[in-house]
Amino acid sequence: MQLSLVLPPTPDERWDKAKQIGVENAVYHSLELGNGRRPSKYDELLRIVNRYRDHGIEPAAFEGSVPLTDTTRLAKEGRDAEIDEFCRFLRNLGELDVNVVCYDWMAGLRWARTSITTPSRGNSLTTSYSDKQMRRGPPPAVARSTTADDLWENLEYFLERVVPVAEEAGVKLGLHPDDPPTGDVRGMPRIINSPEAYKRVLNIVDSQYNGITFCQGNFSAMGADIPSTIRQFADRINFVHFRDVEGDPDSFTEMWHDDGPTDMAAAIEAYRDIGFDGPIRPDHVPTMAGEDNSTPGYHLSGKLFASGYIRGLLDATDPSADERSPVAESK
Ligand SMILES: O=C(O)[C@@H](O)[C@@H](O)[C@H](O)[C@H](O)CO
Repeated sequence: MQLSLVLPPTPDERWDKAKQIGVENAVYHSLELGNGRRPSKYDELLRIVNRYRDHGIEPAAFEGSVPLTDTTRLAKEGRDAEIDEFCRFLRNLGELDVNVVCYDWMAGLRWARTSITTPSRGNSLTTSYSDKQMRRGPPPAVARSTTADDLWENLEYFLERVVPVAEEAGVKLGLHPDDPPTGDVRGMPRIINSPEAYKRVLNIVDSQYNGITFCQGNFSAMGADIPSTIRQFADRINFVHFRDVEGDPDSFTEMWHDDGPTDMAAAIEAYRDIGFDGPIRPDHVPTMAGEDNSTPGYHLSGKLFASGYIRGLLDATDPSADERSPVAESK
């Protein structure tokens, strides 16, 4: 598995600290860390990719900040041009040997939380969601004219055109779950909110390139059993977001990686069993002392902690470890 971190597109101490803890893979996600750009042209991507590589960091995935907007999700005018651009983006990434792209089908509103200052361990800050509070706010304008069927139809249209190009380019797609995985957010329908929904997605085009970003926290909020769901989707998992929440889709709190309800070791064992060798990154870490909470879920200290935690679980479940272990040798 490629232990990865969302790192900004330009170098700063986060790049150095990632390398110091032995993480050598980056996820480009400029909507969270960076200038919010959605590059698609070869030369622009070349610069980003080379900047990481020149610093000894391998860009393992492009996520979120990809050239896909509500124009495509809601089939607005310009959709075909945007899909063409997305296809060019995939081809360009393929030329640059970047092999994973994470996208989502959340129209109208991106991932939503009602608090970004929920107190957690030692007064760290985490995020939480209350559907009751969320509903009291105004619905997005497009909510009235969009149905779940529309979203499915538009997703089918997109996948039928894009997956063959992804195959040719050698770039695996991972659809991120709707976050929160509810039926609607403020009246805006959401469709990627259950394991059944994923079965439907995977059947639209039956290809490993039409896969899943297994965002564990969302699957846990869905009430899915994490290890068996990982085994169920097996080789269709193309990217892992390692995180955990406590609660259900209507009311949940983001947890420290070692303190949530999910058996995280069993999850790692399941990824090993299915032979997953793609990128895995910690997601939604608590904000720690000294951090300004300007990028909730994406500050560095919690990510360093989570990376060490994941590394420990990876080492503890490494099938070749027995041979290396001094205890085994002395037996
Ligand atoms: O996990 C989440 O929902 C967020 O952190 C997003 O940044 C998400 O990764 C992207 O929107 C997926 O495209």
